[in-house]
Amino acid sequence: MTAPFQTLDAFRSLIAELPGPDADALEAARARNARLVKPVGALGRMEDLAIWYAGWRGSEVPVVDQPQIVIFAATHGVAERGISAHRAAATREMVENFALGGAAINQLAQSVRAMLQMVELELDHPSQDISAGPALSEEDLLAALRRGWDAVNPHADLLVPGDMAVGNTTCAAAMAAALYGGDPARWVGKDGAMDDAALARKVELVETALRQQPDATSADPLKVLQGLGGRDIAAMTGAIVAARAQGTPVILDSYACCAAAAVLAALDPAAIDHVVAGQQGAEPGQGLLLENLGLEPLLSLGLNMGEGCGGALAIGVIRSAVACHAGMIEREEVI
Ligand SMILES: O=C(O)c1ccc[n+]([C@@H]2O[C@H](COP(=O)([O-])O)[C@@H](O)[C@H]2O)c1
Ligand SMILES: Cc1cc2nc[nH]c2cc1C
Repeated sequence: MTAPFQTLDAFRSLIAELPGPDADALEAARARNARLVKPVGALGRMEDLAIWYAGWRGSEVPVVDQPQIVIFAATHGVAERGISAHRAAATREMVENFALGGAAINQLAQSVRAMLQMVELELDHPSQDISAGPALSEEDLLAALRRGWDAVNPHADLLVPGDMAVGNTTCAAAMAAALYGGDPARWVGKDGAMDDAALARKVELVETALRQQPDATSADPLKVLQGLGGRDIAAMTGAIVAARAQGTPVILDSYACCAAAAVLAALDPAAIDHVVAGQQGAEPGQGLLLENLGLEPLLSLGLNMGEGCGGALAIGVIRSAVACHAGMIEREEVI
């Protein structure tokens, strides 16, 4: 679907007018759930998920048939600043792996029967180091939002926005600090293998970025995205909104993906009503971000990953919830 906005103001207006869930489908799904052969509430959050999914799909008894995972690959200026356990070149290497089918996400996509696409976002043009100035120009932000929107398959009935972009947990931490405040160090994590010196550099870089960019404050969430984010995070933001516009529920995955959702929630809390948190990963800031967004993760498997992996796993949970809702018989059918 081609992005229906040519300016950031048009993108803002679109967010103010997003469609809600189908009230009739929601009501019918709730009623059906109450009739199924089980004690009411016995399937816990699985019941809520099935009803939520039914509302967004506009059907009392929906199916999860064509889930889509999109990996947005981008390069970040901060990746050269010693704030990651990974070399900046790992982004390109992983892009090749995705294409060869050898990465974790390839296996997970296959095992949950999801479409998998990869979108390379100007890998030769890293976003600016956020401690030096805005990550993206307005033009680049708009272009990345549009790329994200265009990546969403019109037939997808569930979307996982994934990311491959060394350095993006630093950007996600800076965005979270700008949106929610508090000591920047609270938002910064070690991404597994980082040593203490790298962690200290990462905290300092986030502090410098927030000082250097007074414009990138929570007063304007799109300025937070432009100043402290990057192409992958902007593309995920566009994809989440595109999914909403076509009635496709979204599963959040990584810290960066949650930061994209946080930008939308700051613009309008209802803008992420079609979203669930697929997982809590190992980055403590991501858990904090989910708490601030009021989202309870479906899974907590200690992933330190990105790529859409946690979201992919959560497809199985939602598909199972929806399958119970559709396949179970109603009490009066019991003989
Ligand atoms: O979001 C997370 O929980 C997460 C934790 C560890 C690593 N990642 C992935 O690793 C990359 C970012 O890590 P870093 O340390 O370079 O900021 C990026 O490609 C993410 O998809 C993501
Ligand atoms: C270094 C590295 C970083 C990653 N980030 C997400 N997947 C990844 C895979 C590798 C190998």
